[in-house]
Amino acid sequence: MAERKFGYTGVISVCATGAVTPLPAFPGRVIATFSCSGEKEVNLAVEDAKAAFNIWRQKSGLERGRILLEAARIIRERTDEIATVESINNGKSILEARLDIDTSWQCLEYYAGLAGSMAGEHIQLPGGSFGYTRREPLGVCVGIGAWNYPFQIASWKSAPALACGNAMVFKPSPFTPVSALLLAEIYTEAGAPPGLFNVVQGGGATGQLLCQHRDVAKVSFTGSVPTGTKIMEVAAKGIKPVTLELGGKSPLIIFADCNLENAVKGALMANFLTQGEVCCNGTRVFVQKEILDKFTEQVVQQTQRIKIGDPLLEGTRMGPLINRPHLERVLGFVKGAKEQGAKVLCGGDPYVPEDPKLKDGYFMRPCVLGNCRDDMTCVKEEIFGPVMSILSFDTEAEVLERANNTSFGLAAGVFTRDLQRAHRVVAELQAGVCFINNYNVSPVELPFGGYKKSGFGRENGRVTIEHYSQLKTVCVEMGDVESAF
Ligand SMILES: NC(=O)C1=CN([C@@H]2O[C@H](COP(=O)(O)OP(=O)(O)OC[C@H]3O[C@@H](n4cnc5c(N)ncnc54)[C@H](O)[C@@H]3O)[C@@H](O)[C@H]2O)C=CC1
Ligand SMILES: NCCCC(=O)O
Repeated sequence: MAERKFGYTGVISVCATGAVTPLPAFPGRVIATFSCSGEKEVNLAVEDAKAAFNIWRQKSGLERGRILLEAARIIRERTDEIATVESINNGKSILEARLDIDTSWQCLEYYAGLAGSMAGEHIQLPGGSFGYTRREPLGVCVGIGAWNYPFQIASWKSAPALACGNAMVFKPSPFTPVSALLLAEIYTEAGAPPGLFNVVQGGGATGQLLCQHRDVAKVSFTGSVPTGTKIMEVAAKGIKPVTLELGGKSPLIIFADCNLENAVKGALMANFLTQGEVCCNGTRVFVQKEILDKFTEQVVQQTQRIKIGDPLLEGTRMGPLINRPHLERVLGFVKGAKEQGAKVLCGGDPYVPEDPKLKDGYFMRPCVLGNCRDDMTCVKEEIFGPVMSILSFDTEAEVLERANNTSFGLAAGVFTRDLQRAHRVVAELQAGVCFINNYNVSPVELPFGGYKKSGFGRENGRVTIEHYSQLKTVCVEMGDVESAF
C-alpha cells in the first residue's frame, strides 16, 4: 500500500477494480492512499476486460447505446455528488467541476446516440458480386489520464470506446485517483458487463505495463509530450494505434476591431479555468497595438477580482493548484519571466486564504504578465498554471507568423468583428481546435485534438468512432472462381 500526498483533499484505497475509502478533506492533506497496480493486477484487469469484451462486442449498437444512455442518466442525476468528489480530487471550483460532469454525461449521451447507427458500406461489383465493410471494435483499449480533468477525461475516452464495442482499462493520474472509480461503478450499475470499464491505479510504471500488454489493442493517452513520446515508443513495438492528447502553448489573437468586453472575458476563459491547468489554454495573448492599453487594463482588473479559496464554496472561482511541486514550478516561471524583463501586472505570488483550514493549500494569485517577448521562457513553454502572457502586434501577417512559431498545435483563438478575417486567420493557424470570438468551450459534438507536438487522433465528435474501430472488408463472389492457374 503506497501513501501519496495529493493536491487538495482525501480519499482512497484501490486495487485492480478499485475500492475507495474516504479520508477527511482539507487542502494540502493526504487525500488518499492506494496500492499501485503491478503486473499481477494489470493482468487481472485486462483479463476481466477481455471477458467483458466478449459479451459486449456481441451486443447490437442499439443495445450498447441503451446502456450508455442509462449511465449518462445516472451521472446527470448524481452531478452534484460527483462534482464534489471531483472538486476534492483536483482542487477546481465546484462550479467548474459541475460543468465537467455535464460535458461527461453529454459525451455518453452523444455516443449512445451514434452507437446504433455505426455501419459499413455495401459495394456493388461486376457480375452480381459485391463487397461490404463491417465496422468492428478493436478489443481491450487502454485509457491513461492526466490530473486536470479526471472524470471528464475518463468519460471522453470510455464513451466512444464502449459505443464501438470495445472494453477499456483506465488508469487515472495518481494525483487524482478518485473520480474514475465512480464512473466504473456507474457503468456497472447501468448494465455494462463487470470489467467492461476497469480502473487500475498507479503512476508511470503501471501505465507502461498497460501499454505493453499483449492483449491491449489501443492506447488513448492524455498528458505531457515526454510521456506521450514514451507511450508511442512502447505502442510502436506492439504495432498498436495510439491517440495522443498532449500539451500546448496556444495563441489567442485579439484584433483592434473586436468586441472588447467579449475579448477580455475570452482571455480569462482562455487562461484561468481549472487554475490555468488546461492543455488548450490560450496563454500567448496577442493584442493589436491600438487596443493594448485598454485591453490590458480591463484584463488585469477582472483577473484581480477572481475569488480564490475553498473550491467547494459556491462563490469561489479558483481553487488550489494540484500539488506543492507544481505550484513551485509555476511560481518559478513567473520569477523567470521577471528576470527576462516581463512585468508582473497582477498576481503571480502564493496566496494564503483567511480560513485557517486552507492555510496549507497550494493557492496562488492568477497572474498577468506584460512586456512579453516571443523569446521569453514564459511565452515559449507550457506553464500549466494561471499565468497569462500579453504580447502586442501590428499586422495580421505578422501575428500569424508569430502565433504559428511553436512546436505545439493544440488550440488557437481569434477575436474580431470582421468575419472574413476571422475565417482567413483560422485557416492559417496551425492548431487542431480554433475558436472564433470565444475560447475553451467544449461541445462534445466537436472533435478535440492537436496538430504538431500536441498529438494526434481526436476525442469527441463523429470522427472518434474511427479511432476506436477497425474496418473489415468482405468480398463476396456470386459466380465461379476464375483461376489464373
Ligand atoms: N491535449 C489534452 O487533451 C491534454 C493534455 N494535457 C497535458 O498533460 C500534462 C499534464 O498532465 P500530467 O498528468 O502531469 O502528465 P504526465 O504525462 O506526467 O502524466 C499523464 C499520465 O500518464 C501516466 N504516465 C506517466 N509515465 C507513463 C509511462 N511511461 N507510460 C504510461 N503512462 C505513464 C501518468 O501516471 C498519468 O496518468 C500537460 O503537459 C498538459 O498539457 C493535460 C490535459 C489534457
Ligand atoms: N474541457 C477541456 C479539456 C481540456 C483539457 O483536458 O485540458
